[in-house]
Amino acid sequence: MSYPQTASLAHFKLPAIDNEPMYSYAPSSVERQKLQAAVEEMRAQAPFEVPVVINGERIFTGKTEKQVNPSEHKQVLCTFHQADAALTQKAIDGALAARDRWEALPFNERAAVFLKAADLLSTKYRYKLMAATMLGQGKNIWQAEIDTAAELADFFRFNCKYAEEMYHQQPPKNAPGVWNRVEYRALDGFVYAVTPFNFTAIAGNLPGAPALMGNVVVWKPSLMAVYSNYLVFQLLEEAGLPAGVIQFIPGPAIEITETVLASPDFSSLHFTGSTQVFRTLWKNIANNIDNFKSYPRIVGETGGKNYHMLHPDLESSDLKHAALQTIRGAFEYQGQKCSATSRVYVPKALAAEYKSYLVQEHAKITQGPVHEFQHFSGPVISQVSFDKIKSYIDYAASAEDCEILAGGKYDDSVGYYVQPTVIATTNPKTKTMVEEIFGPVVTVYEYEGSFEETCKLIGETTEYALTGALFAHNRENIVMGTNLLRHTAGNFYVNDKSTGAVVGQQPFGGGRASGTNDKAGSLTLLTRFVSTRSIKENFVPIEDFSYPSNLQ
Ligand SMILES: NC(=O)c1ccc[n+]([C@@H]2O[C@H](COP(=O)([O-])OP(=O)(O)OC[C@H]3O[C@@H](n4cnc5c(N)ncnc54)[C@H](O)[C@@H]3O)[C@@H](O)[C@H]2O)c1
Ligand SMILES: N[C@@H](CCC=O)C(=O)O
Repeated sequence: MSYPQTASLAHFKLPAIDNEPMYSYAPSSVERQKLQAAVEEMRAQAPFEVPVVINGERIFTGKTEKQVNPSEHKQVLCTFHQADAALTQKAIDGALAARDRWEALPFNERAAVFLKAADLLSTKYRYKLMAATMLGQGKNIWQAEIDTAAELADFFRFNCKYAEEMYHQQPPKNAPGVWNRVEYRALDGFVYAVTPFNFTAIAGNLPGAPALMGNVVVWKPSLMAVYSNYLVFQLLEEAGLPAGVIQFIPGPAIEITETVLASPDFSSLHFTGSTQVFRTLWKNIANNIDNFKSYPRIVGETGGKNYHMLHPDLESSDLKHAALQTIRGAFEYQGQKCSATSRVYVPKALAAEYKSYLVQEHAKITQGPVHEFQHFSGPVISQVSFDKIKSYIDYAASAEDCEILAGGKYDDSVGYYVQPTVIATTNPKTKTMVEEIFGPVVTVYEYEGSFEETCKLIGETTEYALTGALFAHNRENIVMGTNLLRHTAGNFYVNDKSTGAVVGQQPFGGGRASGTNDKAGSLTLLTRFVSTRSIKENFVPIEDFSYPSNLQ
């Protein structure tokens, strides 16, 4: 095998890494016009055809599925070809063949691919990728902007910064005549990235972060996000990612996963999705443990049942703020964020006022297809999702301990529309306070017990610990709540909503059933995709094998 030139004749400095600036898309702004053109063009040209891509080769298997536009489900956004077990094996073999050359490339060359990808994304691909995420995944403009333009570019750029920091971490001591080094090797095999539908950025980061660290990756995208994910793959190719480093294989999850886990070279799972699927994967990995060459790294970020906790010390203006943040936290992107606000704890004395703000603001929400830019709310992703969310609303409508305060309607005749819904309950452990719904439904519980008891209740109500927010006025109460709620959320907010973590600002992930908490967008995550080698070099020959302590 011939290797590329690998000399690195300087310690290169990365360009300054910053968050991608976000555009406003105000009416008549240039960016809004460009986005409108991209959306219209995409709607007119769909359906697109998406192949499997292995070693850079486009493979049209003929075994196809469709990704529809959830705003108007008769419209097919793309028809995609699916990989089977044989193609998955081909993808694994190809990735392993690409591995040595990719890992041997100096870090600055690997970083350059991702820095270029981020720049392509924020310029040439920005509106196309946003349009694909809007039409394929049902995001409105702002939700698409924070996801595909900002967060994905941030992941690519900040990963480079964190990797550079990691590479600088070297042993602090060298004995006389010795030089100690630590080398951050890629994992010994390939990484399997299994990605969710709801964030194009997460879909790009799950294969992207391990690849930056020198790994090769087999990427199985969500079948409900194939088109935007394929564009991400194409932009990585255009940025110079060598063929085979990331293999793009949409297809049946179980068949692909069985082939992956049968490979002795499987070295890591990088997963984001539901808790149930993650647990299944974990068990399957454990059951195959005797087959693997190394102990696979398992990294998974999963579900949430995220809360807003209101302290009794809140004043009227604080309550209005908390209600507005609840509307955003619960209903942005139709509640389809793992971090979505899904349960609220409000002291009884403040409940009437808080709920009146919620109902008043809820009445201003409009819902419609995402190509009509004015709507705050759009469709949920699929028929399965629609049916599941509907079943929770039906439950609340008939349960004695629940009352629907606002919303509660749904209609799947044109698109998968579920009205943002506010439920009030007298039972802190009613179904909608406990289970992840992953839709635009929030339940409000009026607490009569003390603040301390209710913080305890929050921790005992669900198996999740992803995000949570405390709304309180006085500093001492903020400190007390922060301490009492310590293990209830991996991302904790004070006087802010439970959603909207920004790469480089709030590394993201939760504990308990919500995941391994390796924190997407951080150095910690990158450490999971390297296997360090300690190197000790001795400069001074020895003259005797015995030690002074051996002398008589
Ligand atoms: N914690 C986080 O950072 C985070 C971020 C985004 C989404 N999520 C969670 O993801 C879920 C929503 O996303 P989703 O609907 O795409 O999740 P999902 O679990 O249904 O699917 C995620 C991925 O797993 C694949 N999959 C499904 N069944 C599988 C199986 N048996 N074996 C292997 N792969 C399988 C899917 O095809 C998809 O690619 C929610 O629970 C949400 O909370 C968590
Ligand atoms: N990181 C996102 C949520 C990702 C899950 O879907 C947030 O902080 O709102």
